[in-house]
Amino acid sequence: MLELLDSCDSRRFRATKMPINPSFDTSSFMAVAGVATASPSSLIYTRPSSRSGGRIPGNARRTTAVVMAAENGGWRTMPHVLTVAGSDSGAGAGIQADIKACGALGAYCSSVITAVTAQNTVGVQGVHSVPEAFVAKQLRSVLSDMAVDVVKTGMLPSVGIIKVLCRSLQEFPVKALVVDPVMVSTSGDMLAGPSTLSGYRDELFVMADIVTPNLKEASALLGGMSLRTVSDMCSAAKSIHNLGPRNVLVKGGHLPGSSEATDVFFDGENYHVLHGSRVNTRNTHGTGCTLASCIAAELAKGSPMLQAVQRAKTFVESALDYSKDILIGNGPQGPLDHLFDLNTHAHTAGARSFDANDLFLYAVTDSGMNRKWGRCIVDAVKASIEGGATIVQLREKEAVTRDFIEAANACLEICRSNRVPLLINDRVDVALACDADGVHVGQSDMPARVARSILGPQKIIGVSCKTAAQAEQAWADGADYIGCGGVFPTTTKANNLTVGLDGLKVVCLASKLPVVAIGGISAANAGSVMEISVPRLKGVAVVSALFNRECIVTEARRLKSILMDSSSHAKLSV
Ligand SMILES: Nc1ncnc2c1ncn2[C@@H]1O[C@H](COP(=O)(O)OP(=O)(O)O)[C@@H](O)[C@H]1O
Ligand SMILES: Cc1ncc(COP(=O)(O)O)c(N)n1
Ligand SMILES: [Mg+2]
Repeated sequence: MLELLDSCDSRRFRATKMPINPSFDTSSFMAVAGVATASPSSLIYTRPSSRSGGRIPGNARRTTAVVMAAENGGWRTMPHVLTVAGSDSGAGAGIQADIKACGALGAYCSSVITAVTAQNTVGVQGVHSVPEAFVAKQLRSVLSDMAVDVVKTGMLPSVGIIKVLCRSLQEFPVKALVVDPVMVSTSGDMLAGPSTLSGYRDELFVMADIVTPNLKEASALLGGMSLRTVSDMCSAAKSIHNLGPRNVLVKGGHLPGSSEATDVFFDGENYHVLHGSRVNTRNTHGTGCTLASCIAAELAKGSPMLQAVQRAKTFVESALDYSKDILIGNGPQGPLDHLFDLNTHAHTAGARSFDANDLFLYAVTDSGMNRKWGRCIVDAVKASIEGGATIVQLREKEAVTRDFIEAANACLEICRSNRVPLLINDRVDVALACDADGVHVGQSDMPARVARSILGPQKIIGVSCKTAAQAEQAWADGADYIGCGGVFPTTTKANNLTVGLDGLKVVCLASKLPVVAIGGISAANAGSVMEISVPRLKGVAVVSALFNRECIVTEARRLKSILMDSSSHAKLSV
């Protein structure tokens, strides 16, 4: 018999007596022990072979793998969270949220499913519990094979399933247990029967390192106690702590009349009131699951409890902020994008990322105007950037392909060194040839969907739109922004229907993409455009007002200062 000390500092789990498995030899084991000294977590998870039901136990396979690793120069282990929770078909909460949240924080997440819910942004349409015996089977599959650091629980629909979990945790101890006592969905639908209250109170809480009820759950656990203030939350945290968990976090996402998102953390001695900014969004479905999973991931990575909670809270706030205007589903409660960081990086991994604020002063070149003033395109672009243009589009309707590519290459050099994106009008082939930052296409050019498939996810694609339907199509096609106009009559584009400020407003309100206004815009009317003050409108695109003037730098500066004045005025008056 070899006695291996559990490194989990727990009141429940002590030493694990481990009879050496006769199916592999002692020398292998000693090799493992050598490796395990360098990586203590390998020791914790070694389990008695007598519980493997005569089959090759997972630990033997893992051990063999570790031996091989030792020979090959070492394997990398990953912090591992096992979530024991329900599936949310809409993927905003439940198992799906847990896996995404852990992944976002760099932890591996295995999953034991306790129930399947039919759920969307409107509410929960149905719940189908997984039979207890099958929950037990899933738990055994994962825990007997994998080195799980932390178990996190979500929806446990029945007291029977709670008991099954308790038994598994006694058989397969882990470093920490995070219990999110999910009872009601944010939409108000029941996710667990009332009998689970006793299961939590009498069985699971004593095993928990942290319990994370929201206000309704804390109240239900305490027999209906009313929770309306931070001081009520502190009392509730203390009462729940008396039920046995080592730490309690009472979440205040639903605190009435609060302009903050305040949670209360209690470790049995001290209260920590965790203040957070409340993000104004409908996309709060799954915040509780996400928070608990992030706590679990941080614990698995080795953070102390309070730090894990604080990091988790920061993650939820950032995810909410990033996801605040995402539109998924038609119901009142949308999901958040857990992978916001990944998505941001995926975007920035290429030539450049699209920032909607770049649309602020959008310069569109015109070869005719440059000829008239005796300027080459490179000098014109240079001057527009010097004056403050935030994005440049080369619109060379007459240029032959070779000259266009040559000009684009030269302009790209200037744009790159000034960190101003350069787009090519119409010509996806030219954009590809010079690796420009993207293209702008009209309604009769290559469809944005096709341009996207050719250019890939990292290039910027803009589409000219006059109607809400065209804006919707541009979004569906994967465009990054739309250009809406002609706002005013213009001579730059023949037969161009004028939509006016009213038409612009309609399109902006309907558009899911940022909008730049275009058509007849100059220093005289740019202010009136920005002052329509709709959130999607990010700037104005100008041609003649810059390039059909004697001094491009002066005109760009003038326009920029008008835009800044009018957009700050518009913001103040919203
Ligand atoms: N609108 C919001 N802005 C910022 N944080 C929020 C918001 N809503 C909830 N939170 C935070 O998300 C976490 C989950 O809280 P809560 O919504 O109360 O739980 P649940 O999702 O279980 O009902 C908490 O840390 C809470 O403070
Ligand atoms: C399957 C499942 N599990 C949990 C929740 C709670 O979600 P929230 O994180 O909003 O409390 C949910 N709505 N569905
Ligand atoms: Mg919850």
